[in-house]
Amino acid sequence: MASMVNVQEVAKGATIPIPQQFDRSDEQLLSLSSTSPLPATTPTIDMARLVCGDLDELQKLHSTCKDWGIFQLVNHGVRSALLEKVKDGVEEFFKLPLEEKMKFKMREGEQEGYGCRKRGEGKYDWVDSFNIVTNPLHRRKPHLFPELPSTLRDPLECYLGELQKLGTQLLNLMARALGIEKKEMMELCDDGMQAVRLAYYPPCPNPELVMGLTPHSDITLITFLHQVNGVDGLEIKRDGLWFPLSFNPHVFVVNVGDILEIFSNGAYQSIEHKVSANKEKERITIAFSVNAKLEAEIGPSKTLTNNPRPPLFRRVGMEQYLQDFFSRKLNGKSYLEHMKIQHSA
Ligand SMILES: COc1ccc(-c2cc(=O)c3c(O)c(OC)c(OC)c(O)c3o2)cc1
Ligand SMILES: O=C(O)CCC(=O)C(=O)O
Ligand SMILES: [Fe+2]
Repeated sequence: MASMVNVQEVAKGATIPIPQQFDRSDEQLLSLSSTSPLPATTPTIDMARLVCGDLDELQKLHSTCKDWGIFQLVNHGVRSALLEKVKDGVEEFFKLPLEEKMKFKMREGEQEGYGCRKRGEGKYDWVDSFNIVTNPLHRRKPHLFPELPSTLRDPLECYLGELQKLGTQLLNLMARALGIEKKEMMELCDDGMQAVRLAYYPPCPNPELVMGLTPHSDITLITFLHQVNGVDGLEIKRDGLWFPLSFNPHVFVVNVGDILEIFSNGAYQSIEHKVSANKEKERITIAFSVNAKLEAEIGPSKTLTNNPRPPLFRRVGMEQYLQDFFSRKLNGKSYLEHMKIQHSA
């Protein structure tokens, strides 16, 4: 990323019409999917009930991952004092002067750091993000996580630990619901890759012309999304229509990623999502990726692909999978489509 665009700075002086490099009206016009006038109500999963061994809640988790690929996680047990500290740290980070944030600038050809990337037809999303790989520890870049102000780094470290624990518990429960041995799931994700994305969406004077975030599905096993300042904006695609979602405060929104769709041999569906911009309010989020380990082979679970069920996806090493994902132009769920095996009828 040689010359850098900073949406927060652009937004300070933004008037109508908004700068041309953010104007996505052509793409919006060409899009075949319209937005539902009614918001969708996302299913709610109760972590406390799951942990107690409640089989009805496990069945609800299973059917939600099959039919929706996204849910709100309540009673997750992450202390509100910690969530407050993380919120303060993230808000403080995005308020730093630009030259301070630029110390973390995304470097040419890298996926990590602070910045704003061109998406879609060479246009920018209306968001500044800060992406960091946080596990395995030897993959932490010395100029990123360790250099964060301690008011963000310390609570964030604790928060990552809590979310990794929750993620592992959820994946083990999903394995049970799918009929996969815990050992097979653990071989895939124990000490897996972890990444965090902090996102700042400034208010936009003309929100219908821009995209907060281009449509995509996550490459992950699962992603946790946290709306740090309680402002909505996420939309999901269901049956070809976009649905805006509204979440209760203090929940984590969990979505099924492509690697879980592959591992479950298509039983669970990753969800295509995007973010719309807001005319009045800034929006701050944290996305936390729970991923397979770098040494793992990505492919359908061996348990689920014994005869007569054929594997629906190809197998590839995780490192290769990541490289291929980041080298392609982002277009909805097209990368997952590329992983599919064509079976003749
Ligand atoms: C259009 O905006 C976006 C598209 C994709 C992503 C994104 C999704 C991920 O699942 C993901 C990820 O899991 C990941 O860790 C391996 C990662 O590495 C730093 C990502 O950048 C990443 O990006 C975000 C926004
Ligand atoms: O900020 C959001 O609401 C969504 C973020 C997201 O989809 C991602 O980082 O993958
Ligand atoms: Fe996402």
